[in-house]
Amino acid sequence: MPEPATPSPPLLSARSLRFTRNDMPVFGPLDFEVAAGEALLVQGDNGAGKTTLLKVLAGLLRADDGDVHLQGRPVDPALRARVIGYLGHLPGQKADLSALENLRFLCGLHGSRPGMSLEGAMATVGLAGYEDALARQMSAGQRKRLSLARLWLSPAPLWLMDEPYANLDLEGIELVNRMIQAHLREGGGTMVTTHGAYAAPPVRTRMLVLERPS
Ligand SMILES: Nc1ncnc2c1ncn2[C@@H]1O[C@H](COP(=O)(O)OP(=O)(O)OP(=O)(O)O)[C@@H](O)[C@H]1O
Repeated sequence: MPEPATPSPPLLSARSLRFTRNDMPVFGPLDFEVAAGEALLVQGDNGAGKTTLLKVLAGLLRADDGDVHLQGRPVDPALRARVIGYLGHLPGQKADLSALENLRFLCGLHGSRPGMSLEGAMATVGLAGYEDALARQMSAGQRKRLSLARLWLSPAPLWLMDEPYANLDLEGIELVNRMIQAHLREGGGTMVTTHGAYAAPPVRTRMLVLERPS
């Protein structure tokens, strides 16, 4: 008889994850997983800790307690860099570089998906023609689209998306949803923070609701 297939581990699993700031609890302890092909919606009121949670997972802040595994292995910086693509609140672009130079710089640092061109990614996010625009001269929504182009180019399977819909027009919101759908179809996963004011991506979702500690 053939051996039953071993299920692959989730892209991310967190156990008893807790973060405090100045002895004040911000979130946790939290237990959650993100499987391939799945979106985890992180919901909560202003100040509930959504951004902080994504920063902890992206390695920008250190948790007080808990374990994080990526693809079944305990997280370390190299694994994190390979598995996680982070779309933060701030655009994370160099203001005096052009849109294309920013993409080239970031792909040089973090790598990119084979066979995908920077210009093609710009067109995908609706920025064709803005290749030479300086980041500081772009609108907030255009800079968000540039960050989305970077994520689209990333080879990382797990996208951490902090307020991906913020600053985007309706077409931009649909763009985010299409990107998430395509990413999940290819076996990726994502965590998406949202206040719930925007439409959730039309994909298989689970919810993680954060509440402000009392
Ligand atoms: N750099 C900081 N220094 C001190 N406190 C901070 C800092 N950043 C966030 N906080 C506090 O941590 C808590 C969680 O903030 P966080 O930004 O994670 O919330 P959020 O759920 O993402 O909120 P929002 O929906 O408003 O974006 C808040 O009480 C906030 O005031």
